[in-house]
Amino acid sequence: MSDRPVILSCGDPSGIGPEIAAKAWEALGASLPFVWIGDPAHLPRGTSVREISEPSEAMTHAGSALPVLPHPFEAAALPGKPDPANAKGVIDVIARGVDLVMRGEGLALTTAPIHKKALKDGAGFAFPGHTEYLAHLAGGAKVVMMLAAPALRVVPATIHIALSEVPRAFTPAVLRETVRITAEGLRLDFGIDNPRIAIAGLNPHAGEGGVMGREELEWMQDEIEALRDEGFALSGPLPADTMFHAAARSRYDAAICAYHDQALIPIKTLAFDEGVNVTLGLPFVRTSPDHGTAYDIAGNGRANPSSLIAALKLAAQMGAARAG
Ligand SMILES: NC(=O)c1ccc[n+]([C@@H]2O[C@H](COP(=O)([O-])OP(=O)(O)OC[C@H]3O[C@@H](n4cnc5c(N)ncnc54)[C@H](O)[C@@H]3O)[C@@H](O)[C@H]2O)c1
Ligand SMILES: N[C@H](C(=O)O)[C@H](O)COP(=O)(O)O
Repeated sequence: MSDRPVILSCGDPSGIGPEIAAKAWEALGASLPFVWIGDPAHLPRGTSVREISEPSEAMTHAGSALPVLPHPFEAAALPGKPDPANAKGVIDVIARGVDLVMRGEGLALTTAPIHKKALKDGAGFAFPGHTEYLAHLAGGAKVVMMLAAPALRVVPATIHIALSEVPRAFTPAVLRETVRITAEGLRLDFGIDNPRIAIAGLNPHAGEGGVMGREELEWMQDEIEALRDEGFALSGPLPADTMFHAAARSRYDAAICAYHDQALIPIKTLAFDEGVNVTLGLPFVRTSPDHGTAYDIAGNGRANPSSLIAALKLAAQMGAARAG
């Protein structure tokens, strides 16, 4: 076990973040010490809490209570009803978590879900999600979003943009950088020395020879060929609809897709309870559960902590591997 805890940001306190943090601590205890940053008043009543002032104290207390670095918020947390007054606190907690891992006080960062629109409306949050905000906090790092589960790893080459913008945003340079960062992440964080990467076409049937779209013919094939010449083990452009069945999945270590839903629908369908969102390309490890704030069930005790537990475990494993 490492000598440092994983840092867990509270996420949206009106979502399921606080209750799944408490459940994750009950499940993991001292076996995987983590520290929750947030307002203790937002945790479910009855949660056994130990307020600490340094992350290292979590190593001593995680067996008996949930270690908490207190971060007072402006308002109480009403389940399912985000208070705009709390938006700044949510954003600041993420930044505080990044600061702790950048300074080496935390082994890795796991983030609980945020509600992007609530943050934009409440505090003018200028980023579409954690991924882009973390890249900014890390000094403009080039990053990619990977969702990982035992059955599948996927990477959307374009992330939080409108579908109508995808054909313009999905360029040879974006594909090239996504391949590079994905391959490096698979080596560094997943221990796969010569990763096999499948690339989905943009269009139905990967364009069907140009009759259903031309991006595959006009640039994707050439770019993939050039990347193969550089040593990357790539297949594609593949028709996206037939690259996620079991036999197809056995032929690659990660699938790069052109846009968000092309990548995230298969993994959330196959592995919603165990999928983990990983940001590759940062100077620190960041994971997150694969689900959102789930306002519809917040506060009623039904939230499943398994994806958060998988995210904490993966963060600890990657953090320990990077620490050597
Ligand atoms: N890592 C993140 O910060 C993250 C990830 C995904 C979505 N989001 C955000 O969350 C908000 C809500 O998104 P959404 O409604 O599309 O997706 P969601 O994942 O919040 O909810 C989708 C459905 O799954 C259920 N669900 C989700 N997590 C669950 C859990 N742990 N246990 C049991 N049921 C669960 C919900 O009740 C809901 O019916 C959006 O603002 C979105 O941007 C954030
Ligand atoms: N696109 C992610 C998903 O749908 O699961 C989610 O919005 C999280 O993104 P960030 O980690 O960038 O917040």
